[in-house]
Amino acid sequence: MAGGRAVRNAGKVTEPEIVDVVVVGLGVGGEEVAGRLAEAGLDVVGVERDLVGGECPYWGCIPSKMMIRAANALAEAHRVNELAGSAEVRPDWAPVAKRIREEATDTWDDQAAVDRFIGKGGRFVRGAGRLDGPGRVRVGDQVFQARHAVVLGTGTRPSVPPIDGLADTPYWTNHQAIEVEKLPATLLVLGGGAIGLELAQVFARFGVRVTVIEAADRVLAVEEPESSKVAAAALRADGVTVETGVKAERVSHDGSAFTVHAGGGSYTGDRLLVVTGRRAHLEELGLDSVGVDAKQRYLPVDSRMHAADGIWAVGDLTGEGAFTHIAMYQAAIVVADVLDHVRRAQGGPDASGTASVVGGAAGVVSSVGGAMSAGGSTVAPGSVPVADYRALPRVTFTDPEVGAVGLTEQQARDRGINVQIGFAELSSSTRGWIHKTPGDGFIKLVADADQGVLVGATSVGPAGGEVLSGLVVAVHASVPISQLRHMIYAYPTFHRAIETALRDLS
Ligand SMILES: Cc1cc2nc3c(=O)[nH]c(=O)nc-3n(C[C@H](O)[C@H](O)[C@H](O)COP(=O)(O)OP(=O)(O)OC[C@H]3O[C@@H](n4cnc5c(N)ncnc54)[C@H](O)[C@@H]3O)c2cc1C
Ligand SMILES: NC(=O)c1ccc[n+]([C@@H]2O[C@H](COP(=O)([O-])OP(=O)(O)OC[C@H]3O[C@@H](n4cnc5c(N)ncnc54)[C@H](O)[C@@H]3O)[C@@H](O)[C@H]2O)c1
Repeated sequence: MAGGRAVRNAGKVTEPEIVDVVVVGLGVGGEEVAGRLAEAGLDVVGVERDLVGGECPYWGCIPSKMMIRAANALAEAHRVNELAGSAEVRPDWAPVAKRIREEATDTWDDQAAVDRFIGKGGRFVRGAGRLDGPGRVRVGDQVFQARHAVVLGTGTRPSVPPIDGLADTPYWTNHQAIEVEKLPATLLVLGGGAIGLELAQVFARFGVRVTVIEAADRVLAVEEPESSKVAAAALRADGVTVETGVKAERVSHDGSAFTVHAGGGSYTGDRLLVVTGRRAHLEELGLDSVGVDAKQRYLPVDSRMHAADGIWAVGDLTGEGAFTHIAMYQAAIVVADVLDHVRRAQGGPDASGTASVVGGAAGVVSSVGGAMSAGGSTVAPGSVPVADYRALPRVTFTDPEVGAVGLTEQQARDRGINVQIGFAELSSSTRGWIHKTPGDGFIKLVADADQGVLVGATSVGPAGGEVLSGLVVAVHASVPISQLRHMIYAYPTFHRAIETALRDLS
């Protein structure tokens, strides 16, 4: 439907097209929001500059976890020699690259995702979207005026440090590292965070000589110091050189090799992977046109993901945690809140009202006795959730896995919490001993002694991310420690070490 106020651009007058919702950026968060709102019957335009699905399926979680699965298979096969006879293992990157190309990314083609969105009733526009005033989004020559909501889900891109010479070299980001078909003999990894450690271990297990150069005094610096120690030791056991507290001063490339100069010394490698964090690009989004400061690092949102009047944001862009599960969690809130907003605009009750009248002029949202149907989930009035990040889980999929939830010990102390710590080594648990755990796994609990609940926990081990789930429930639901102590923990599991750590709380 065409209509609305005409917009002048470079002398050309463009008639904006009126739609219900415009979603800019169809990564994990935006794709979910756009698809579910379209399924709910709204007239949704989804705008994506690159590939629908974003970083996670094409250059992030999924292909990197395929690499990790393959690398862990190699490591496990090597353990046959210690536990079960002998095995000769010959790593080959070809099946890994093929699987990523064919099974994960369809050779970096998003047609299936585009078709899926269109199949849900959405309208897809390829291009870079930019706000152009309240409710208005410009994509090239096209202008859309959103009747109800603009949702921004534009994610982050690699943050490349301003190191002398670096910008002039053909360094890799996660994109080239994920797309690699033929492994280099040597690799320098700048940044010992989640991406750096996961990929360093993978490549080392496939025979690449890897050096990780981390500026902070420990790798995985956002997690517990004990986690950093285990992760660094695990990588070293795989042959990775791990350098911490090293600040790169200059980078050069002589046509075949990279040299990173730091502190009077230097490191050389065939390739250089720069994974020093990621950054949102608010300056590209036209936020000034709606009165939002574009100079901020991330786009601040309230607990219902509102960024400004008529504008919601979702995912990495919000700075609440760069994880797919955060983007999905926030997407569910955005969907519920936008539908609530539409319901109110159509004269129905708001989320805090009673479910008596639903529907309205356009009748675009299907209603079921006062509830609105959105992509299989029903959003009843009174049920719009608000974001709660107290129990934010994260897992770094090194081997052993580093899982954590809530606050670290230091974060809890910084908040003035009366902290108690409980610790249990996995190797002294029955399962750890049986398993001959690679590296030292552990459980670390951070308790609020005054409240008698856990406010944080870390689970490191062969299944550290899976063991974490019980601890996430404990933090999320504030389960009293007295109750946690009187649960039954199956024998001999890895998670039984939680019981030992609970006994250790002091
Ligand atoms: C190597 C790697 C491994 C990871 N592993 C994990 C993991 O194991 N678990 C986990 O939870 N998370 C992981 N992550 C993080 C996860 O990928 C992100 O948190 C997630 O992709 C965020 O989703 P998003 O929708 O916010 O942003 P993105 O996925 O970044 O999507 C944003 C989209 O917006 C588009 N866009 C940007 N600007 C515009 C514009 N102006 N107009 C139109 N489109 C635009 C982009 O092209 C992109 O497609 C990993 C990330 C990396 C890099
Ligand atoms: N398993 C997962 O869930 C997973 C996996 C990968 C990525 N991610 C997400 O992606 C985000 C980005 O990952 P990342 O590894 O790029 O960032 P990160 O913030 O996790 O780690 C970046 C590291 O680079 C270091 N660094 C910064 N500048 C440096 C410099 N000049 N020289 C050397 N080191 C420097 C930092 O100290 C830090 O340790 C993560 O924070 C995480 O949210 C998640």
